[in-house]
Amino acid sequence: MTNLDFPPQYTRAGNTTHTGEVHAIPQDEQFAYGTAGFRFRAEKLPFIVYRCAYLASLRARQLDSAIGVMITASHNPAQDNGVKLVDPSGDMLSSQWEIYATEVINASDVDLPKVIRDFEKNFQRSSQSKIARGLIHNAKVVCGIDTRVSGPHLMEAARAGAALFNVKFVDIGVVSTPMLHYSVKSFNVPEFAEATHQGYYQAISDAFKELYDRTQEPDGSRYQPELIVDCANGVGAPRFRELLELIPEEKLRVEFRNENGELNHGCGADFVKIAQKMPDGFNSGAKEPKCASFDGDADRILYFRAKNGCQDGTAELFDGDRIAVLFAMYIKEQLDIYTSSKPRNSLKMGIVQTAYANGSSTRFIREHLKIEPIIVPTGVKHLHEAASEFDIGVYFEANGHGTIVFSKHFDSVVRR
Ligand SMILES: CC(=O)N[C@H]1[C@@H](OP(=O)(O)O)O[C@H](CO)[C@@H](O)[C@@H]1O
Repeated sequence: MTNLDFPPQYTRAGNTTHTGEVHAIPQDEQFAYGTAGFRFRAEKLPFIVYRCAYLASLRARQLDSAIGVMITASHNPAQDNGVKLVDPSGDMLSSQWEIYATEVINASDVDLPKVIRDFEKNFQRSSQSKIARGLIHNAKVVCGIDTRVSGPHLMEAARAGAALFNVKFVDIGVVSTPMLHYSVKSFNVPEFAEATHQGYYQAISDAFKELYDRTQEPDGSRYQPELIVDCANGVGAPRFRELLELIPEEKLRVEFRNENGELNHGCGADFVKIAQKMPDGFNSGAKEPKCASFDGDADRILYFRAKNGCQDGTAELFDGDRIAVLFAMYIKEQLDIYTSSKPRNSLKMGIVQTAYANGSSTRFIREHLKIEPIIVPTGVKHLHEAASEFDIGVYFEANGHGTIVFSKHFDSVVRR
């Protein structure tokens, strides 16, 4: 086995920050891979990112696939950072590997070589593993960062971690968390989308234009293309600007706010949700068009506007609960039309929420849509997992994380 040579700046003892200071991490400081990976003050992260990238390289070799490493602390203040791993399908890391991640991070500098040798040996032995069968052609670690100053330094820590076993490293630069998830899947399933920023913009803008065309109403649409976006001073601004180049102005006209100030400070989806206030840079009194807010890594969105008659900056929210209900109503209507024409092709729709969901939304779903919502603990992975049990799984947290997932069965039945 390769001689394990750990760069001192990525050990617990020599952990070196983006400002060049040594910030040693004592052995009794233990960490756990949480719902959003590891997330702390940025000073703690160089050795954590290095070890996570090593683990990503092992997972990549085990499955002969691209594995993602996203370096972000999302809605947290600018001084924090974090790291999370993404599986080949573009979904969150499997829970068994979260345990491996915790074990690797918590090892002492002295024990780390043995911990890594044991992992390597176990995966060499497993006949399920592509490492064991010598089939490693597509293994790579795909890494993205958000806009934090500590990001580029942590990207280098990830590059070094992937290099421990000479696994290819792909730096995709400053991206939103959804872009990293999308890229990982695109590397593994080339027919899904081209694995470049442009490939992502193309896929999303094509979908938007198709939706726009399909939802035009004969008597004229009520849709208004004007939107003001609060970018939380994060990654949403530069990446959304690029995406917009592919969407004609008559379909979407965006005015950007909070592009270059302090990350997540007085703005962003978490601020708007918690304070129920208009973010910095928005006029509380004026009648503005639709407003939306991203968080720092643009993986959640909320809509809002100034509350009628309030001059004190109170915002009226169109949050994740309302977004879920709106999607669910539309899809249920389509599904009912479809089922009445093809009664034998039954498709099951589910709606997943957390305990933080507004009770009225839960009641509406139960009483008007006649669907019993599934309630799971906070954390995107819990919602995603539960929603994936259905042919159409609508999931949203009240704070704006969420999406809709479709099963393979849905694809095959509807395409047919
Ligand atoms: C990927 C993930 O699980 N993110 C978590 C995490 O959000 P971030 O936007 O990633 O900071 O914390 C939220 C609670 O504050 C929780 O609602 C959410 O599910």
